[in-house]
Amino acid sequence: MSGFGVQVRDLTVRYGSETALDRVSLDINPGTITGLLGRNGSGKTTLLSVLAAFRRPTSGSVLVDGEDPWENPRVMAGIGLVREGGDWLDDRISASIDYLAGSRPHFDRDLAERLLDTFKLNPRAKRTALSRGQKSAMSASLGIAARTELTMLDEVYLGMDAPSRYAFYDALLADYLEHPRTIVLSSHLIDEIDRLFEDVVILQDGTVLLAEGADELRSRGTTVTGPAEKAAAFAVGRDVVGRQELGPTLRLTLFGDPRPGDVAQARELGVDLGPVDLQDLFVHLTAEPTDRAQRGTGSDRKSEVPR
Ligand SMILES: Nc1ncnc2c1ncn2[C@@H]1O[C@H](COP(=O)(O)OP(=O)(O)OP(=O)(O)O)[C@@H](O)[C@H]1O
Repeated sequence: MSGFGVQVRDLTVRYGSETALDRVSLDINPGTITGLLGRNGSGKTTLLSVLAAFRRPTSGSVLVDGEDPWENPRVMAGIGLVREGGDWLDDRISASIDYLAGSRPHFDRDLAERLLDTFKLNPRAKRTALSRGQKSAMSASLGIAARTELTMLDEVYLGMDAPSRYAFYDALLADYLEHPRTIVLSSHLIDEIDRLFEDVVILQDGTVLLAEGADELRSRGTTVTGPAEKAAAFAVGRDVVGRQELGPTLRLTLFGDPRPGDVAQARELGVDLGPVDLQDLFVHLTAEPTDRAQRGTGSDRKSEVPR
């Protein structure tokens, strides 16, 4: 099993007069973990719903493993979309396990039970009796154990506490490494899971703002850390998109390609250069001009003397 690839071409989805996706074209590489990012209402859930054949495009096309997924039993058996709360039966968890065992050829019942145990969930519990975080943990467990060739997890962690979320990320990564497949994770908590992303797609207002490798995206920025005035000196004339103070130490996130003399300048000033957080880049790239003005950062306000 290596995972389904996805080709989306000129995809438009309208809800009445509302255009949720506007001529979106992108590829999702088979056997990779893609982070699907975007602000509220940018079209993430709509895109995933079309890929999962829950919804038909208004126009344009979607191919999953080379075929239209709509009413396509072979392709649909290899697709799993888990949404917040899940679309599971309001019965015992074990009923959803039985359903997956019958509908998803690679479903691993032992793994499902082990993951449920990690989250202290009893398969005999009724889904309706679970808390919001427990419902999410159940969905995450079953979504991983289904081992679908295209596994899509749409903000599935919502309501889970931090230890549960980290247990979920670890379990997902461990199972992905053992059983490579195509995974799409839509998320707002980017700094928690960006280590998992190999590719990143950012949607904005129903269009593709960016689709590229996570490392390529990270290389579009730098962090500079050091004594406040030295870090500030390095940042003069650059696009400062994030700022953190730790006592006398200042860490600035800078957007823009590295410059030839950067390493020498950093050495001279006694500051450290490091990789950039995707979270900072995401916030910067998707910010409205008014957001930037409020934060006092970004390309609308090139840093002469960062605060
Ligand atoms: N059933 C619907 N009827 C009408 N408009 C809808 C419907 N579902 C989504 N929309 C609209 O389509 C756009 C995209 O919504 P979508 O849920 O795909 O975004 P999202 O990126 O998943 O958002 P969020 O991060 O808030 O979950 C939004 O403007 C939303 O208001």
